[in-house]
Amino acid sequence: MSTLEIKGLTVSVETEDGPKEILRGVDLTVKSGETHAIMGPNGSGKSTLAYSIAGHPKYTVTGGTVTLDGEDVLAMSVDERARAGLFLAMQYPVEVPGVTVSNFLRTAKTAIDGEAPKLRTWVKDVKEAMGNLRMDPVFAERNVNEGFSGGEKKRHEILQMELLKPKVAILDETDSGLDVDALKIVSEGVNRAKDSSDLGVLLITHYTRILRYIKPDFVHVFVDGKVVEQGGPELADRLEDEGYDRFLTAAQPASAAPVEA
Ligand SMILES: Nc1ncnc2c1ncn2[C@@H]1O[C@H](COP(=O)(O)OP(=O)(O)OP(=O)(O)O)[C@@H](O)[C@H]1O
Repeated sequence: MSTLEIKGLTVSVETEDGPKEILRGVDLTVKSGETHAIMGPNGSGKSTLAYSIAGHPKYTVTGGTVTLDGEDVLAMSVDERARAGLFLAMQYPVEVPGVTVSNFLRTAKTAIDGEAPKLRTWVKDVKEAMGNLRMDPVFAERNVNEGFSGGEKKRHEILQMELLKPKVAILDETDSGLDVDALKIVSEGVNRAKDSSDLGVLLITHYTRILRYIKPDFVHVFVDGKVVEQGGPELADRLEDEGYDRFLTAAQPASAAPVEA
């Protein structure tokens, strides 16, 4: 049983005009086996939350705590966070020219487990995971994400997740850019990981369609750098119908109100 606990997290980024506060006190707890969906308008800070937990150097944590099973995540380096059991599927996966998928996966697995996986089982596991995600085996010998389509990149993120077996996975808009079939395949991958290893999932999305396949236990509305409302799956349907207007007017200071011409 694992618990990712975020308390009062505040984060800023350096801009030309000095530091800008993006996260304004995030409280969120994700336990093994739970799926938490985070939905919110563009620019509200959802990716900032994901990157801050993963340890991206662009973001400065100015307050609050993040712990995984009581261990201080913020004191860990990025690779220590991965070894501790955190995984981030990126919104925009990066290309790594010169490194094959096969090499990348085996190196990551070795770094995380502290020893190289047994070759025969590893080859079988990779083949099976790629088959489940309907990835052509030739992808294993291609360079990481180089020339991959948007949907292929997202499948590769889930392939990593299935093989590295994290405790908590943060999926940042993994559903964007997926066609209907790929959405189902990727969702099945997430559900397999949930069933086999009791994975905790933090799922950032703009669309309720993925939530038909990956059932959330909790839905959080994220506006202006913090969670402003939480509920069950019915909250996602309500957001789809009503949008974020009622949260935006409540969150914006009067000075930010649009000026009429
Ligand atoms: N270097 C920077 N300078 C100025 N603003 C920045 C910088 N980096 C990030 N931001 C701002 O931080 C805010 C939060 O961005 P973030 O990507 O976390 O939002 P998001 O909720 O994930 O958005 P989306 O749904 O569009 O993916 C945005 O308004 C963005 O412009």
